[in-house]
Amino acid sequence: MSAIPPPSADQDYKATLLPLLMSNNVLSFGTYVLKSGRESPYFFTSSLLHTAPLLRATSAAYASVLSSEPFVTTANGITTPNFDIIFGPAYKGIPISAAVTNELAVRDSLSGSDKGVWDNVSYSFNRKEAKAHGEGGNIVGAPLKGKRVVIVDDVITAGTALREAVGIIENEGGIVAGVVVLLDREERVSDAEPKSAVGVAQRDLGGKIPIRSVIGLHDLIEKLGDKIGEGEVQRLKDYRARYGAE
Ligand SMILES: O=P(O)(O)OC[C@H]1O[C@H](OP(=O)(O)OP(=O)(O)O)[C@H](O)[C@@H]1O
Ligand SMILES: O=C(O)c1cc(=O)[nH]c(=O)[nH]1
Repeated sequence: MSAIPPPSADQDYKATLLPLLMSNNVLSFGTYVLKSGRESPYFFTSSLLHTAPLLRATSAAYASVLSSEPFVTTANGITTPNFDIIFGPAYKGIPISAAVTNELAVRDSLSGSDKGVWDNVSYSFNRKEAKAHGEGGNIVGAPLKGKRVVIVDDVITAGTALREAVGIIENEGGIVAGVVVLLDREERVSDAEPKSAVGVAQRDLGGKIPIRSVIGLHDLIEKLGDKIGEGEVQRLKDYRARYGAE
């Protein structure tokens, strides 16, 4: 475990986040089998983001994206979120949704510009198995009906988790208003679909919904040469040549 710096400023969150993720093995290099069945030379293990400093550092990155246009509109010095709910797909999206909802409000109050702009933003997530007793259902947190919902997740590969999340939100009567992931693996969806999952989602959601990632596979290839060595970078390039999106 390495020392963890405090959440970084907006401008450099990407530069500080990559080494932090690597030194805590959240981002690791080896041979891993993905949900899609592909064999990958790297893996992002967001379940290791279980300490407060790591959670804050990553939440700060999501919050930087979510507090910028087009996720907000700023007019006459007043910022207004263009969404009502931060939705984290089960399981690994769950802590992200709660941490980011908190982070947005906390950093606003720390910066002295607390105008309560985030007070009406809630989090919500799904259960993987519907609950048949008590309050029932499969949504925990804010009800989605009629609300503008931003999806937050750790990783996007083939987009299966994103498609499921969109289905859940629409089924509950919510309106998908955007997507933010920490890592876009920038892979083709399938042999038959050369677009990336983000590209397909952009197309399927009508092209007007903001979909953003903090880090992409290209960042690993461009920025990690001196940390992981040329051999590992070459494995990433080979993987991209085989599975990369068009
Ligand atoms: O774009 P995709 O091909 O769907 O792959 C990425 C998704 O897969 C993983 O979650 P998983 O579905 O394994 O569920 P979990 O959060 O319960 O671990 C990961 O956390 C992403 O949500
Ligand atoms: O595609 C996946 O299954 C996947 C990739 C990755 O880097 N991390 C993860 O949790 N899942």
